[in-house]
Amino acid sequence: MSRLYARLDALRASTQLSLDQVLGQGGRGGTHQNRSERDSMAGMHSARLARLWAVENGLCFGRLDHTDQTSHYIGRIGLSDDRQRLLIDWRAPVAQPFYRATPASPMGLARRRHLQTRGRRVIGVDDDLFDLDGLSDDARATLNGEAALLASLAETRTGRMRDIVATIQAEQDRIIRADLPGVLVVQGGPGTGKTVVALHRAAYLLYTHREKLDRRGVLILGPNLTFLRYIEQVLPSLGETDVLLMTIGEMFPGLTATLRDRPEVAQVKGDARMAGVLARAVRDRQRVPAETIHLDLGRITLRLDRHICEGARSKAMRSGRLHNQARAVFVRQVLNKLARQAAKLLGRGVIDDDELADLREELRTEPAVKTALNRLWPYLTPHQLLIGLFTSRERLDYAAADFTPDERALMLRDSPQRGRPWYTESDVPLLDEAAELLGEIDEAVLRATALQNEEELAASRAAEEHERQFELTYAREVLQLTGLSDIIDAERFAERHSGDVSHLTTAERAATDRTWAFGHVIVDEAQELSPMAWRMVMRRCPARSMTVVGDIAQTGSTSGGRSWNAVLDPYTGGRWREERLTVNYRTPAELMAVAADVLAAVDPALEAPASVREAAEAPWSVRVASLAADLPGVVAAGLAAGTGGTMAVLVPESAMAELGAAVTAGVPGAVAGPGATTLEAPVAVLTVADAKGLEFDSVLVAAPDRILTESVRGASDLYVALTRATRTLGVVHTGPLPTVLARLAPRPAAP
Ligand SMILES: Nc1ncnc2c1ncn2[C@@H]1O[C@H](COP(=O)(O)OP(=O)(O)OP(=O)(O)O)[C@@H](O)[C@H]1O
Repeated sequence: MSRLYARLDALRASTQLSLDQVLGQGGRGGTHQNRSERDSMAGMHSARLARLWAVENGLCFGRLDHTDQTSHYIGRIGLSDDRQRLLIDWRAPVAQPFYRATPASPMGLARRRHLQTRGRRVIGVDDDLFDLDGLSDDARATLNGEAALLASLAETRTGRMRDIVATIQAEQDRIIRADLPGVLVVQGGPGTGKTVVALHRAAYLLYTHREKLDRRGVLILGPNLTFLRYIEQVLPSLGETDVLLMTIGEMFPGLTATLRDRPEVAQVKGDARMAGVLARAVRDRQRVPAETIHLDLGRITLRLDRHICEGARSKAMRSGRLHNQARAVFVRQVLNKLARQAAKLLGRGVIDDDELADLREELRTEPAVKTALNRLWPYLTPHQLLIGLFTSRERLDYAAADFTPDERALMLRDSPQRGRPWYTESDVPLLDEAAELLGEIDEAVLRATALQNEEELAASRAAEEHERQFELTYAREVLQLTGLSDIIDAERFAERHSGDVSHLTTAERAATDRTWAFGHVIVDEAQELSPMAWRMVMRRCPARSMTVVGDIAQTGSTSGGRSWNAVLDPYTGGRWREERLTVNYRTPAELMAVAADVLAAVDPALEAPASVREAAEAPWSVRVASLAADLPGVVAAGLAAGTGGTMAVLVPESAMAELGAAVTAGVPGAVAGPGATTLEAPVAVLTVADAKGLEFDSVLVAAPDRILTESVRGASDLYVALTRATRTLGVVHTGPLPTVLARLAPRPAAP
């Protein structure tokens, strides 16, 4: 161990030296190209340094002793010195037996050793011996590194997901190391490690296909910002920092939509038919006037009639260009007709092409002509199209004629108000779709025509700020690593480099580019995505190299998937493969038995995953007179009885405000709703939707009857709620306990 850490220290020192040297040249100016090269060298060295620091804990966690007497140490990164390989990266093919070897198929191993470390010291070893004959069947079936695994699972949760690099199980390893191309679905019940496996797969793919993925990047989509915070430390702890983590609400650059529509509204907006609605909404803005428009130009008056507009419109539509580009065709056609009319009225008779062009350009700048053209075929941004559609009953009636009047009414909204967020998460795929239909508008046109409305200005300001933050973070990191932060101020350092994107990482560039095509996309909680969201995600991954992670039984969103076939076939022609995870590493067996009864109510054909652990305390229920009055007491008692760690109180959406307020008022340190402190708080009150993908040591589920009946996917929601706990589960109810929870015992009396 000491040899490995000595090598790590030496590498850190030499990388630091290289970085210092590069930055030492910083003050001497040089050409733009020199600066750019320097920046990218500095970026490379600092990324490497960050990677070397990230692996300090658990640098080496295993050893493989082969039957041919050779040995390999397995760790977070590969290390070698002049003479030999000291440590094998866990992702290298040589490391594979560490995760896959079984007594039945030892893969050339005599022994696999799991090392438990604290700091730089080994504090325990756990061996799997493979060269013993006559092992019992039970022993053959044991989990890989059982002691190490169970020790890791029993640890108190910190509110942040940790990597599992030392205890990856064989069924998980197969998924992590699956080939890059194609769409791989990872289906598995709660707690089977889908998320953590997907993150390790990202690290593995970056290691194995570094060149390709460094260029195109890897995108990981998660269900909400709290979830992203929950998982954000896993990849850096595996030495990978250049991966983009996002929610659907962030996928349109410049916007972070966190508002959530009511389920029935989200369902309508997520419906695949919305693609047709937006296409019609665009066509609706390509107008033919009902009556002739008279253009008063002073000396003459021109007639812009239906006939001229129809001709110009069909030519523009036939051009095959998108709306904003086809506008040029429409405008030219109309101006040609008007120019000929003008020539006639001015008594110029037949005119040649040059004269026609001159007249056209003159007319183009006439205010009356400009106004008419803008009414008939306006430049449109995605924001304008969507706001224009959702705030107008007439436009909705036309564009969404396929929807029922009730469905259209669900989409109708008030105009945006200054300073108030307007967009919801389900608007983001619609904005993206609109952008695809409209095409870009020239920057110069945008500025000249002052097209941007309030919303858009706010959006572009946000995009600029986003970019500035990247610059600042980068600058701060570099300055901190080099110890130069006292000398150069991060703001100035960032300013010097702004405008030059060569030093930005792939993930940073991809984040601000709506049309970026990723090398690989991982979608977590994929069952929640609506058909419109899938369209957007698929556009970001034309190569269809994807890992789709989820559990159909946990679908809470009414527009979410009911089967992977229905979700993926339209984009893959049925060519996707599925891997299943079957072991639950989170929820103890007694808790899972309760959840399994609820799963049977979702669909009797579904099978709950098998748990690897047992609970110290049986799950219980308690009936109270009033949730608002009594829940804080139950929470406080749970905290007093517990052994630390994290606790969540999961409540129905409709009771969130009331119960959140009650618990935060009655329990010190409690927080309500998703926010920056959710993961660190000793108690968090959350809706089931906000707890998706998260886990806590203790969970209290309040008002299960309301969770069940509040949504058409109520049983799935209750199933999710019951499977969030790693240790204890309590259910607090006022009316009779729902029959699906009959297995719960009454809460034991306090000692
Ligand atoms: N091989 C392993 N070694 C140690 N811990 C593991 C292993 N596999 C999974 N875990 C742990 O089990 C817990 C559940 O994992 P994860 O959140 O990835 O499950 P999931 O399938 O995404 O669950 P859900 O569908 O409920 O969100 C996590 O704490 C994870 O670290």
